Amino acid sequence: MAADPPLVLDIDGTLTRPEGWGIDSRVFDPLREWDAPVVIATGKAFPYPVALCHFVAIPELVVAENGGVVYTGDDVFFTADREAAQAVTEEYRAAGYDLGWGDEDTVNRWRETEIAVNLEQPIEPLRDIAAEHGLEVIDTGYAYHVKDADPNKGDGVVTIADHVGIDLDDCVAVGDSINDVSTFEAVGRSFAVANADEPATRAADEVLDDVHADATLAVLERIRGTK
Ligand SMILES: O=C(O)COP(=O)(O)O
Ligand SMILES: [Mg+2]
Repeated sequence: MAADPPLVLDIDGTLTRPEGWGIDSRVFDPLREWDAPVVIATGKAFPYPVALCHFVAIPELVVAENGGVVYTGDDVFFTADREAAQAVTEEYRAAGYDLGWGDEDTVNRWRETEIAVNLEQPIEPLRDIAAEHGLEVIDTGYAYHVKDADPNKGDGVVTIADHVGIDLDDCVAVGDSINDVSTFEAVGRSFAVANADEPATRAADEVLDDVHADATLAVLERIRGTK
């Protein structure tokens, strides 16, 4: 009997409503009913994808913080630490800038291996300070991430695939930004949504006509039962 191929899905820009923000509720049922592992690979802090899996009611297979945190369902792996990124953002603050998330900062509060900065903040001084500390800043279109260059989503996906026993060649990935390029390189088939940035568009096997969840839902429709 034909089965569904395993999925690797990004969140922002990919499961979001066509307007750009907020998870599109139409993705909940197809993901819950998907007859193969679904890996959520995101730049968001660890609790966010875990909560998404929880509320969709699927097993927690999670790559968070752009690969800094990986959860196989049994073990959590940390592939970076927060200290270096923290030092960068402290210097950024000392220079008079702000991370842009308010005093309680729920974007970074539970973040363990990198720090995110609001897109409304100036990026140049952030990049300069990060470079002095040997870190990079990536722009996902949803936040600037101050991070170690090494951890990436793709390596996290490989870790999960090894653990769960998924053949990466069978995996289908959908994503929208530079932080999905390593995922696209790790899996058998990759799709960039129409709203994807240039690096993701270049790296994908195919660029979709639709945006955000419209595009992802179209992929699910197309690949269901094709394994
Ligand atoms: O955290 C971000 O900036 C983007 O998150 P995403 O990787 O799920 O799109
Ligand atoms: Mg994204």
